Amino acid sequence: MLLSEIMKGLQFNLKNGDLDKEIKSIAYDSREVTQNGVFVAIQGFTVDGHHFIDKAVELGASAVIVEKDVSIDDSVTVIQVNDSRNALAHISANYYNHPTEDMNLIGITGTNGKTSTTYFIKSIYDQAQKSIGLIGTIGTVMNGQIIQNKNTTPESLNLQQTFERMVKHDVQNCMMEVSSHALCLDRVAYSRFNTAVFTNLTPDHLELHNSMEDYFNAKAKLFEMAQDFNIVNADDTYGQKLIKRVENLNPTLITYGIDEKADVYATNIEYSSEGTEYTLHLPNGKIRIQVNVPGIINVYNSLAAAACAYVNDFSLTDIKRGIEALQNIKGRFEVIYKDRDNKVVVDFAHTEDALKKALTTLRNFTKGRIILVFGVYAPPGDVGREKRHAMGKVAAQYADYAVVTSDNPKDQDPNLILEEIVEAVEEENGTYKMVLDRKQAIEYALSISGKDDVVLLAGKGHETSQVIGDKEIPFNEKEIVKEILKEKGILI
Ligand SMILES: CC(=O)N[C@H]1[C@@H](OP(=O)(O)OP(=O)(O)OC[C@H]2O[C@@H](n3ccc(=O)[nH]c3=O)[C@H](O)[C@@H]2O)O[C@H](CO)[C@@H](O)[C@@H]1O[C@H](C)C(=O)N[C@@H](C)C(=O)N[C@H](CCC(=O)O)C(=O)O
Ligand SMILES: Nc1ncnc2c1ncn2[C@@H]1O[C@H](COP(=O)(O)OP(=O)(O)OP(=O)(O)O)[C@@H](O)[C@H]1O
Ligand SMILES: N[C@H](CCC[C@H](N)C(=O)O)C(=O)O
Ligand SMILES: [Mg+2]
Repeated sequence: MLLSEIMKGLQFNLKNGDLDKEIKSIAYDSREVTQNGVFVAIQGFTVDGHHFIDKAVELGASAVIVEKDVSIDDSVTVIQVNDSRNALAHISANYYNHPTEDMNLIGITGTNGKTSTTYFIKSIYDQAQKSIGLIGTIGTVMNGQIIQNKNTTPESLNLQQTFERMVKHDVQNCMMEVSSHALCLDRVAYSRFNTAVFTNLTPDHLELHNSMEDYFNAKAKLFEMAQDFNIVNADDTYGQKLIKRVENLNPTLITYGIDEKADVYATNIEYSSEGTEYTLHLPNGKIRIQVNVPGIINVYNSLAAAACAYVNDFSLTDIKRGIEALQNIKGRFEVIYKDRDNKVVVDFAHTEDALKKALTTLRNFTKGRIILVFGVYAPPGDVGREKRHAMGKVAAQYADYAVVTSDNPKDQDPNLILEEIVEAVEEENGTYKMVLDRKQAIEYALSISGKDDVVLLAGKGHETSQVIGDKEIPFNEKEIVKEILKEKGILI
């Protein structure tokens, strides 16, 4: 595509060269530049992309998009913009011919429940034999194939490329998780959403957002982007704020909930360890349904999915069939071992609210003790400390015993993380043991688990590696539990 076409609609300052050249690729990472490509230099959180312009030119970049003044070879076109991340999203949408205009795009945001809800929606589409692509934490799923993503919401360039592939493969519907990072960093800019869904908002990512208010404003952006429907959880405090903000916008507002008045709601809820039965009410009727993943949180997730399916013209019976067909969600309340007396559950709870919800859900179905194995990744400083304290407190209050260990310590001091969690566990008089190594922590938890106890491994869910420092080490909790139980002679 001609550089002039790629730049169409974007405000810029041409600093050097011209736009009359054929461009073969776009890259925001100098290491991925190819011959006759455009390199977009981004000032990141860690390094400044402008430092890699020479490298990009060496690899064949014939144009660069920058925010700062740079001096390079005269043959390279230099385009200056105000915001490189926004420019990247803009030119990516142009380069891939605005694929979201040719599809039905559903975006879901909120602190917890995004991945779970997308799997309910996917199941409804699958059962009705309608194609749907999915982009989120577990990966991108299209035509039965799954590809892992670095982020829950990929960078704009990768995202637009994925949308284009979906359109080419006749996948007309796409359901994606939209993180607050994505909304702040313009990963979804220039994507056209038909429907936006809001799950809930509780403290998380406050290292990026200065306050809950900022965090809320970031999430709310999605609801100003959607064209047709805004679907909001009416039982959530921030959901109520969102309702007030969007009720007079053009898209139709559909609310869901259990306690507050809502368009889509549940009554006569009956919980069991295997799942939940409830009567689903939609504006056009009601039906009794069974949800096979436990807890009130999955009543909410399935209600969000039902509301979404309703606005996309699915019938009550199609919605029921889809929700009931979903047997489990990878790494979300996944029972990875069970015998008459014992259970080991893996769950992706990695925020204060999710951990509380996971523990209270299990409590209802546990005769014995809940032994929790968990850690926390949180950034340095006060924000991180607060998250570690909050999760430590929840562990002490809602579990019977906590084995405090590492999640993905990443660039943080793993010992300090544990110490800060334990400060809070002690303040709440919780019983605990610190075991730095997560495999040993799991071994310990299994060794103390007795009749009727449940061991909950929280935080890593579907993940298959652990990030310690700059090393990514294979770490599959399902396999590790199997290995330990085999060594103990419990499994053969
Ligand atoms: C904090 C954050 O969001 N970071 C994202 C950001 O990275 P960054 O700004 O640190 O990038 P950087 O390393 O400073 O590099 C700056 C620029 O120089 C380029 N570069 C770098 C090195 C080089 O040799 N050459 C080069 O050109 C980089 O490609 C980049 O364009 O831009 C990168 C490229 O898009 C992202 O992959 C990266 O996500 C990192 C991996 C991350 O951990 N993000 C998390 C916090 C995140 O986004 N999470 C949300 C989920 C939240 C939730 O679900 O609750 C998500 O959507 O995944
Ligand atoms: N509706 C909900 N409300 C509160 N907690 C939930 C809800 N649904 C799931 N959870 C808890 O949060 C954890 C993460 O769920 P899920 O992966 O669906 O959320 P997510 O929003 O996609 O998270 P992430 O931000 O990491 O992508 C679950 O393992 C469960 O413990
Ligand atoms: N999407 C989440 C993943 C966290 C997973 C947890 N295991 C951790 O490393 O903290 C996030 O970016 O916050
Ligand atoms: Mg997710």
